[in-house]
Amino acid sequence: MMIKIKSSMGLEVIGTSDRIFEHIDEHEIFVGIGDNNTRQRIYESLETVGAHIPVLVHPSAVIGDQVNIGKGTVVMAGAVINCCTNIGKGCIINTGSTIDHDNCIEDYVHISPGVHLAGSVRIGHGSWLGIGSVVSNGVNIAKECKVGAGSVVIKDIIESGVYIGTPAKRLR
Ligand SMILES: CC(=O)SCCNC(=O)CCNC(=O)[C@H](O)C(C)(C)COP(=O)(O)OP(=O)(O)OC[C@H]1O[C@@H](n2cnc3c(N)ncnc32)[C@H](O)[C@@H]1OP(=O)(O)O
Repeated sequence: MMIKIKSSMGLEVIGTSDRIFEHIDEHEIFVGIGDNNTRQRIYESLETVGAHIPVLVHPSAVIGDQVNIGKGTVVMAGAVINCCTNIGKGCIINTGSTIDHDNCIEDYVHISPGVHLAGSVRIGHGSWLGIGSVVSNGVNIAKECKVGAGSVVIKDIIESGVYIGTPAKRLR
């Protein structure tokens, strides 16, 4: 049985996601889905039909000079992004994370709460950094990686996979 939700957090629910395309001329549309692959799939279908996709930045986030942020990316409360960093589209920069200078965060990455990235870090397309993980300066992480909660990455990760621990090692 399908339960019809009429409102959420004080906002009227106007339909399900499969009816989203009916609304692209009336509203900006933001994809608030945590799973990187699902977020990418829906984002791309919206992009194809010319939907207006905003960037969302919480007022308490601190964004430095010469920072570029792609459409469909959300920067949550207390996040700090330092100068000369590029962030792709459809990313989640989650609560209280810090991304230092000259980083390159590719599309559809999720930086979980409390992650710290040092200077000149590169995070590949679709990767997910678990809560409280740390990446040392100058380190590159390949596309579609998962880095476990609390892990510390001190060397480049060149193959997609799941990495855990301090220092981070490949789980699978
Ligand atoms: C607002 C939000 O909620 S944002 C989302 C925040 N959530 C997160 O950050 C979660 C991050 N996810 C993790 O850390 C997960 O444990 C993953 C993705 C790394 C691995 O998950 P799974 O594949 O399900 O691994 P699983 O739980 O089976 O563990 C496999 C082994 O790795 C170990 N392990 C798993 N995660 C970690 C970790 N973060 N650090 C150290 N060891 C770990 C387990 O203890 C287990 O070891 P064992 O075989 O010796 O018992």
